Amino acid sequence: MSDQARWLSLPDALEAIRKTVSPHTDQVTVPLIHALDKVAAQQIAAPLDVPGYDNSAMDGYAVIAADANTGSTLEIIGEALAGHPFAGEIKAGSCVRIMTGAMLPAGADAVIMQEQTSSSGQSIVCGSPLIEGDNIRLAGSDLTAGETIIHAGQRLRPVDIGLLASMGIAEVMVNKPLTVATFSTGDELVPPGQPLQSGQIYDSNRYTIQAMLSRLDIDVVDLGLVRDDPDAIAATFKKAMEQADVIITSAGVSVGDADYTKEVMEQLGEINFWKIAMKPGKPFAFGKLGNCWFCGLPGNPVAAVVTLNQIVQPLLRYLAGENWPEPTVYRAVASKPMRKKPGRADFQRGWLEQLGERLEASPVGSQSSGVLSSVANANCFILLEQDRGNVEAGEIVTVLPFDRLLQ
Ligand SMILES: Nc1nc2c(c(=O)[nH]1)N[C@H]1C(S)=C(S)[C@@H](COP(=O)(O)OP(=O)(O)OC[C@H]3O[C@@H](n4cnc5c(N)ncnc54)[C@H](O)[C@@H]3O)O[C@H]1N2
Ligand code: MOO
Repeated sequence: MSDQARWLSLPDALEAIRKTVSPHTDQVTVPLIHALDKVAAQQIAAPLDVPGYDNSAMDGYAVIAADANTGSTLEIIGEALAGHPFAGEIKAGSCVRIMTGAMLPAGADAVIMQEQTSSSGQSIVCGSPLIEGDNIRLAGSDLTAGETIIHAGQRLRPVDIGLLASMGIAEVMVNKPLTVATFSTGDELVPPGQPLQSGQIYDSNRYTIQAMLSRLDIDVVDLGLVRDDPDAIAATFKKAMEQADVIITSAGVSVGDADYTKEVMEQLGEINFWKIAMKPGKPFAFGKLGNCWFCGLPGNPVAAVVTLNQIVQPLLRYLAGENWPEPTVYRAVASKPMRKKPGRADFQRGWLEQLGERLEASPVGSQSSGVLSSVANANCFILLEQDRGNVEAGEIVTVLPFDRLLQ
């Protein structure tokens, strides 16, 4: 079998991960304000109607609609402010001064906006006709008690926090965050902040990886920079497996003389699969070490970004109890030709924009997997499918807009 015939397609690799891993089930209750970005452990139903009572959508006067014809004069018999309801009842010929959010007084069935009235002392003259229900927010018109507002496995967004607050819910049961240990390998690497000697480069992958993980409510254990030394790599793996649910390494997964990461993993644990028909990212390795999942990212910086984004992200989200995430996909017109050989799915760094009626995608900069600035200058991946060949300008292409990990 040729080497290429052994490469897994990306969809097969994702399916293999989905079938192999089981979501973690440890849960914890957290105060609402700390629940952002965490995964809801339970379905939550609205405990009450929102709004809880009929109230005014405008500053004006609560009236009986049939009584408030253009030119009618209505006596002001009291006022209703938010938090200070009017205790009496509106009868024909009367109205109540009312502010936005205040409870609708008994008897009223509409609110006339202040700007559509003229007031003279204790009465108003209506300036435009009304119908029943005008400018009123009915009880339960936002949410009704019993309605599902949060699904189990949903990652909580800012507005979900607000929604829960609007229900009076102060604590949420969420899945515990995953712990991910990460380290870089490579004798050429130097941490930022130190001077470079000839032949050295800065370790950027460990920083990119941690920054991307920070978008997923993950407890990160930074195990630093490890030399191209199998013993040092093995010792770091052992340290990682004691504390992490997932180990993410950078580099050492190809076939070079100093590529030890995968080799050491094979000795200490198991490799489930290695090499994926994708570009960049081909030498990505996935395996297990004790109870810890192992993701070996290729060292080339763009390959590390793409594999973390496309393969490790769904794994982490699924493990954390989230529903298996499906990427947002657009179809756009290619603005330029793109060179591509069938055999690997190609994640070209691109720019997606709306030009009049047309959604257009253009590759940006160098497509070499060492050129990290190509990701910095892009807002999407243009995904050229595995079996696809060259793309001509004007052809339709699949576009994956950058998600929360890349924005
Ligand atoms: N004969 C072959 N050579 C290579 C193959 C192959 O199939 N046959 N695959 C190529 C592909 S594709 C990739 S991607 C790389 C992956 O290599 P490794 O994962 O073993 O990583 P290294 O060789 O150590 O490094 C590759 C490249 O990335 C730079 N690097 C590494 N770590 C970092 C870091 N933390 N921050 C920034 N840059 C980093 C490193 O200096 C190298 O330039 O292998 C190809 N070769
Ligand atoms: O993953 Mo490698 O990028 O294809 O250079």
